[in-house]
Amino acid sequence: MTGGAGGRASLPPGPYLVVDAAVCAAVGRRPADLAAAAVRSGVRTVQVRAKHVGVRELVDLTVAVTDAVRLAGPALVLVDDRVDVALAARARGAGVDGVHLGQSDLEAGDARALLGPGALIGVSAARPQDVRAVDPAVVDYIGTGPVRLTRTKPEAAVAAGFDGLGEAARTSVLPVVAIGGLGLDDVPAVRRAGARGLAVVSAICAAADPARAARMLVEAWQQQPSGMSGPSRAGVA
Ligand SMILES: Cc1ncc(COP(=O)(O)OP(=O)(O)O)c(N)n1
Ligand SMILES: Cc1nc(C(=O)O)sc1CCOP(=O)(O)O
Ligand SMILES: [Mg+2]
Repeated sequence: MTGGAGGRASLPPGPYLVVDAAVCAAVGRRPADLAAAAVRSGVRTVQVRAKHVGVRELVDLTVAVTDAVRLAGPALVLVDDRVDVALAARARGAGVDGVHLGQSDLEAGDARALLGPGALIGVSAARPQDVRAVDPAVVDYIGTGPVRLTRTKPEAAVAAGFDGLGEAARTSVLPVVAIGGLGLDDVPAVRRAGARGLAVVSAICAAADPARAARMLVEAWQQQPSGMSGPSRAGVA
């Protein structure tokens, strides 16, 4: 899935699944099955996140999720943190689309050089100075969180809230994805804040019925008009 300027991938609007290996394991689900179910329900971006596995296992997991997503429907697959894992999965034939980089991961420019011009690259930024520091010539979107404190990432200890999310969206010339403690009821506020996407782990991975949870998020997003005007709203569906 491409379509951004100059052949760059562009971030699909709407719900964004971060398929977290630890959360999936806790509820006895395979990340690849879960990702495929979410894509069949209309989710168009999937990120593979596994903080407590070795690099070889992470490559295997990334290949499995990517292959399952490719069969399920049109969606982008990103890897959390690891450009080397994205490249290794690609070398095995998996169509990994890009990476999501944290503030202490590889610099976005280096990731772009390694992954190429067509890759989708997201970076985490919540504070206005971090948002402004992101280079829009290199990066495709910003992930802002935690909007709420969340047990999925307890080390993220300062909540941005919806005010912080809105400020990030107004500051950024890039699309912003909201993350952290979010679920179905938050779709209106996330859209009002001007975000292009709503990223969730628990709301899909730990739901009683993940396919239904994903479908409800997608439908709620489509029913809700987007909010505000500002630099990052260009192209928001
Ligand atoms: C869409 C999205 N936004 C933010 C994050 C957080 O990424 P990072 O800062 O790398 O933290 P970890 O997820 O690695 O703990 C994300 N993963 N996705
Ligand atoms: C992976 C991640 N990053 C965050 C950030 O704030 O950067 S919060 C988070 C976890 C999101 O999980 P849940 O939807 O279960 O709250
Ligand atoms: Mg990360």
